[in-house]
Amino acid sequence: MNVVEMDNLKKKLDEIDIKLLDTLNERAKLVKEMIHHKKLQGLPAFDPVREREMLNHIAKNNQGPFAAETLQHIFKEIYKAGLELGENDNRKALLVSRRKKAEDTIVQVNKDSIGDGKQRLIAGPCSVESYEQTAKVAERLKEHGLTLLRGGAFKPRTSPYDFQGLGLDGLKILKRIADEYQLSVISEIVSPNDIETAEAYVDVIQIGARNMQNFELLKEAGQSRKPILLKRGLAATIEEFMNAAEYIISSGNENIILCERGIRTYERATRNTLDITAVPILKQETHLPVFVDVTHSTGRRDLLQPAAKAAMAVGADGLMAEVHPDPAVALSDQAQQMDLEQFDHFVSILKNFGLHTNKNE
Ligand SMILES: O=C(O)C(=O)C[C@]1(C(=O)O)C=C[C@@H](O)C=C1
Repeated sequence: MNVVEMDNLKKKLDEIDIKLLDTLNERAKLVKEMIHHKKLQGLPAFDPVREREMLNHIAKNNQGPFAAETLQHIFKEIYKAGLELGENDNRKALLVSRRKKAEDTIVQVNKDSIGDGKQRLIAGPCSVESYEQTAKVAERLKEHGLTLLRGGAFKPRTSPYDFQGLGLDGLKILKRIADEYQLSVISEIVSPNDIETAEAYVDVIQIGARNMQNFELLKEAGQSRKPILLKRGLAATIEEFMNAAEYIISSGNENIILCERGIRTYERATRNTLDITAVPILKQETHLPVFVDVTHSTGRRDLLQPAAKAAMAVGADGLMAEVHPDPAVALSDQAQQMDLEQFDHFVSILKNFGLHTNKNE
């Protein structure tokens, strides 16, 4: 075969490819329509009996040179791709998705516009243990020009014998400190019954990793007037995380901050594995601000700074980190909280990296 003949053959193949392409897309449109109607009627999209009949039909009509099994394999992939088209459409249509709302959601927390492009830090002790302990941290935040204080009052602990938090008294301490130091406070709520009470004391309600799929809590948070910081579950996929946020938004509350906090993997060098690419994925797929909790994702003080830099580099809207005046005597998370000096160092390094504070406004 000479070069010209070869070129002609290539041209024919190109033409056939375009025909196949058009046919596949034409087919996909019909499948989408079919799946849409199946869903409206409450029927499952996947129909194995019908697929078996269709594959038999392909084999019966095959005149070669392809073997029937080869063609059946190709057609099975086509059916599968059609089903995935239906699934993707479903996900893209979520209220938290960019498809529904292209522009970034900005969550207003007093004077802070979370998600406005400035990278902020939420810091504070793991647990509120006393007024004095939390006030010491608040004072340091204030000195640095930081405005967002975290502190746990209701503590979901792995062991029922570990410190469970001060509960309502803890929230009262946070409120007092917020007023005295003009800070916004963030605290975790674990029961739907406490959401309304919490509104009087905190500026942002946190839903923790262990409760990411506590659907009753998510629905109640959706009815709250307060912004919600939703942490990713320890073994949750990004899709499950987005669906958890969807529970909140579909119940009426659009003020959601997503927080990646590491996922459980086989790796034991860190407490959890920081899924750093979750940040740009969530930024692309949703319109919500995304934070990274560097304390829980690493569980190691020596890794807080590199993890924070990585989070800022991939476009996180902010960070969360734990700091305690005397971590050695802390009632929770002794190994991972920074002391005040370490915190000073952490903040000054990150300020050079672009961290926003009132002092560099
Ligand atoms: O024929 C149907 O019932 C369809 O929904 C279409 C279709 C297909 O791609 O052909 C899609 C999914 C089903 O599992 C079987 C067939």
